[in-house]
Amino acid sequence: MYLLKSESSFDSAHFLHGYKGKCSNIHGHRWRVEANVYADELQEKGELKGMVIDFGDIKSALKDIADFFDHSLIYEKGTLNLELIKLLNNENFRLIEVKFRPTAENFAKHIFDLLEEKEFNVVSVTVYETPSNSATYVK
Ligand SMILES: Nc1nc2c(c(=O)[nH]1)N=C([C@H](O)[C@H](O)COP(=O)(O)OP(=O)(O)OP(=O)(O)O)CN2
Ligand SMILES: [Zn+2]
Repeated sequence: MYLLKSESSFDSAHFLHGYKGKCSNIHGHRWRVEANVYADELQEKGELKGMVIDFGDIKSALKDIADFFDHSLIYEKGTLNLELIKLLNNENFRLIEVKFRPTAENFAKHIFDLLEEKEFNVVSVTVYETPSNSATYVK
């Protein structure tokens, strides 16, 4: 089996609602995302001969995902006061509501699913919250 790895990163804020500790406060991370895609065989002809897929394709798909989250405040649905959301939106702050608690684990699964939707043969996605802490989702 062949594995390709591509990575991208984004800067955004989040908080963990219900967490007993400092992570319940709004704080930021440089989130680093690594995706692995696989193939049993390499492509045999044409422009992509000898490749799993073009690095450029996975790189640009991952960058689109990272750019979507970049410089935003990511919050779990139901954990921010609706009036506050309205006020922050009025100030043109970029808020992104997600249906999951924004942990590294859930981001890894979410990004895995997004890449699968785009028909990449994803084998795993790893999300680093800090240089030393990461979570990996493998199907
Ligand atoms: N299993 C998980 N545990 C934690 C997650 C997570 O996503 N998955 N997330 C957090 C917080 O978001 C927090 O920001 C993590 O920070 P921390 O562990 O404190 O890491 P730091 O490097 O910032 O720690 P310092 O002690 O400030 O250096 C918590 N747990
Ligand atoms: Zn955090």
